[in-house]
Amino acid sequence: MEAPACGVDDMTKLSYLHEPGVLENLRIRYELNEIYTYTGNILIAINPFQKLPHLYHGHMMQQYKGAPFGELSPHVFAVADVAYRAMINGGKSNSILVSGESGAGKTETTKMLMQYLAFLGGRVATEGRTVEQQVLESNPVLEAFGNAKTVRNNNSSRFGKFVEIQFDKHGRISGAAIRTYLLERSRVCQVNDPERNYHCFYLLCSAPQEEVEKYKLEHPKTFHYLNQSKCFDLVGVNDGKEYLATRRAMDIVGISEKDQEAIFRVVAAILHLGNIDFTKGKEVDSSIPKDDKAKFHLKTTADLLMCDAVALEDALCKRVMITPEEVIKRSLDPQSASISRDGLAKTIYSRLFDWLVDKINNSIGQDPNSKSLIGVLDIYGFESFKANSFEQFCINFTNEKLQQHFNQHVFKMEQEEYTKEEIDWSYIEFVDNQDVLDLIEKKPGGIIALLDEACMFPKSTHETFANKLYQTFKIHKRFIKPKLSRTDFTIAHYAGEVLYQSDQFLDKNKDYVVPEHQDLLGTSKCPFVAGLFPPLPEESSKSSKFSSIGSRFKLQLQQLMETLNSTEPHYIRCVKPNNLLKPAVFENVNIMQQLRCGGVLEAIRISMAGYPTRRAFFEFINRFGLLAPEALEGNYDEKTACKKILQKMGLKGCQIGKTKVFLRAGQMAELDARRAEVLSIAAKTIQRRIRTHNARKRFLAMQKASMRMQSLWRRKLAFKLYAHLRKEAAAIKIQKNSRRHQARTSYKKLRVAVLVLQTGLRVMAARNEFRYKKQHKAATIIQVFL
Ligand SMILES: Nc1ncnc2c1ncn2[C@@H]1O[C@H](COP(=O)(O)OP(=O)(O)OP(=O)(O)O)[C@@H](O)[C@H]1O
Repeated sequence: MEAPACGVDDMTKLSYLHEPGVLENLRIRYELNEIYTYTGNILIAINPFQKLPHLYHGHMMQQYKGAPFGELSPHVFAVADVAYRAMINGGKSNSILVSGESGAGKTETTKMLMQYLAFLGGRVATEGRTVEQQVLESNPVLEAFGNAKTVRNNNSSRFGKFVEIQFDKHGRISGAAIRTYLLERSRVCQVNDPERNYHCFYLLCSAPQEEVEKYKLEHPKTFHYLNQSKCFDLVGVNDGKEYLATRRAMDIVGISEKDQEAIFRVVAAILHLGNIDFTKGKEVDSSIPKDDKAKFHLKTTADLLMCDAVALEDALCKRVMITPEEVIKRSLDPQSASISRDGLAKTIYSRLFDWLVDKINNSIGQDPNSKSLIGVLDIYGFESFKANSFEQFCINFTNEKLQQHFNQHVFKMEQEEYTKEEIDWSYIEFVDNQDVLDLIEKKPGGIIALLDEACMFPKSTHETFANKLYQTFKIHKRFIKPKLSRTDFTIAHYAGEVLYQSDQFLDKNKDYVVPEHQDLLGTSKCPFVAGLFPPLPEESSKSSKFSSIGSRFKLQLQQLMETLNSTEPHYIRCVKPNNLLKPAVFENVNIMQQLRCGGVLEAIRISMAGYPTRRAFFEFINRFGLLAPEALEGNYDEKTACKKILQKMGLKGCQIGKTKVFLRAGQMAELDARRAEVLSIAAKTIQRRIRTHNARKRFLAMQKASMRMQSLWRRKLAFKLYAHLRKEAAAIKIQKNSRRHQARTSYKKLRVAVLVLQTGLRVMAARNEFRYKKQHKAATIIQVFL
């Protein structure tokens, strides 16, 4: 509801800390290619499955250098920077724990962390190789031998790794140590379609021609250890080029040319070893190489390992039995011989891998004077498949250990904050997984101890082992016996229940090199091969002959936890957004499951159990001041104002610290609801006023407009009337003048006529008179004369 459209960079800024809120925030950010988000101090990194170079440029490193945590966008560099600063300023070792499921981006994240630490603590390159260069170049070497394509990741690390980077008192990298955990040995001999075996086998098959010929190699499809799957090539990867790059990296790391030659010779030998097929021999239950092809591979393997071919055949096909009376050589049937062959291949490969790690460590060198270090842990996440075996058991055991460490730490940080703010608090309940750890590792009586016990008894089978488990943990609430199975068992891990198949537990737990193999390779003419099989110390060969992978792993984990406990941890949780390994696909359910397994939601839950929402005084007043305006008007200090607001709202259980208000789960929502109510009433008043104002404004405008229209119309009418009147007046005038003119004309005519008439008449009269007068005169004259 409150979240901004582009999400928040720290989940704790969300007013509502719940699963949908967290998921939605991650989704919004992922859409914008913002792959990093904080949850308090934990960094969540969602795999983009596409290159985002702008995130990792040199100038980004420069920007994050020394920047306060949280000031810039969330980033792995920010986490590494905090760890580095904490180490420099506090003089304490730090560790960064990167976890997540396969393909979530742990290895990439680890590489970025190491690059940034090398940037912070690197020296100006002097002659020769620098420590940081060697540390960085150890990655491609280990990847070539410890990574493989799986269905879940094209470059999956099949081992756990803890890199310890040591710093001198000036903060410069002065040494490093790499510890690896539990390499997946079974992959050497068994690959499922469409996965691949370890990269190094394919790289060697694509090496320059003279090397391929030297080791008598051919296309990977001709080797049994590679052709169980039809996948030989990786899209976008050129194995030939990778081979040369690995050789270069080996040079930088400090592996001599001679050792490199021996390493790849052993790799080739393993491939040939896998092709030695067996068939029944002449004697009962005996075996011999199947055909000429098998003999050729036997001979080549022996040549490459520099041992005797007959001795190799004997070591694969026969066992020496020592009885009190005599030493008997017993033959193995073809199936057992194949198992013996695969056992040898796995042993050689895992010893080769361990040798590489040792060599890298020796070559980089440790700094005995280093006071502080930064450890980076890149370890497999919780796994639960359809079929779960010993590997998943160990991986999930690791995750239980790390989860306990994580819980304790997150929990501790939370309590530290309360103490710093001097608020009253009581212990927060959180799910402690100690009971699962006891179930697995307790001595005696834990699953690992029972497994070791079973491995020591020659007559044990997985059935007897499973039965022992069922009896021992009948009422354990974390152990479940499935109804329909006689050998499977379920453990209720913190991240969910996992059903394990116990079939191969015994075999996989045995860390036992067959003495025949040990004798054969220990006496190889090649010092490198012989070095992989050093003679066993006298006493160990007698008394504690038995050693198990499980117990060794348990010990390794114990040491790792001790190291981690002595450091200040930082957590990065990698999340795989989809199983298609494609960019921009965000699978809600899948991600939610990972967040649960990664403890992110548990961290949120822990914080919910305490005071999950906290706000600095000014922020609190800014947001909730409107609930108690009198608290703002009264000129109180911030703390008192906050108190007054809380009092007025009647909230119980919340606390006021030195700089922050601490609210219980749900109280923020309650305050928000009240705030929304006040805001809604205010909004309604404002709306009402505005509507009135708008209506009045509209009315006035209409009134004014209509008056203007009316006046215009009236004017127009007046104009019209006036024009009419003017026309009328003009017409009358015209009529008048015309009538006058007519009258005048007719008058004039009449007058003229009258005058003419008068004149005529007068003329007549005058004439008449004149004539009378003339007559009179004439009469007179006449008369006169007369
Ligand atoms: N930050 C990133 N930017 C770009 N691509 C990445 C990033 N992180 C991971 N990827 C891609 O995801 C792939 C898988 O990542 P990565 O190998 O680191 O996973 P992982 O968690 O170490 O898996 P596994 O446990 O199987 O080793 C990488 O090969 C790379 O293509």
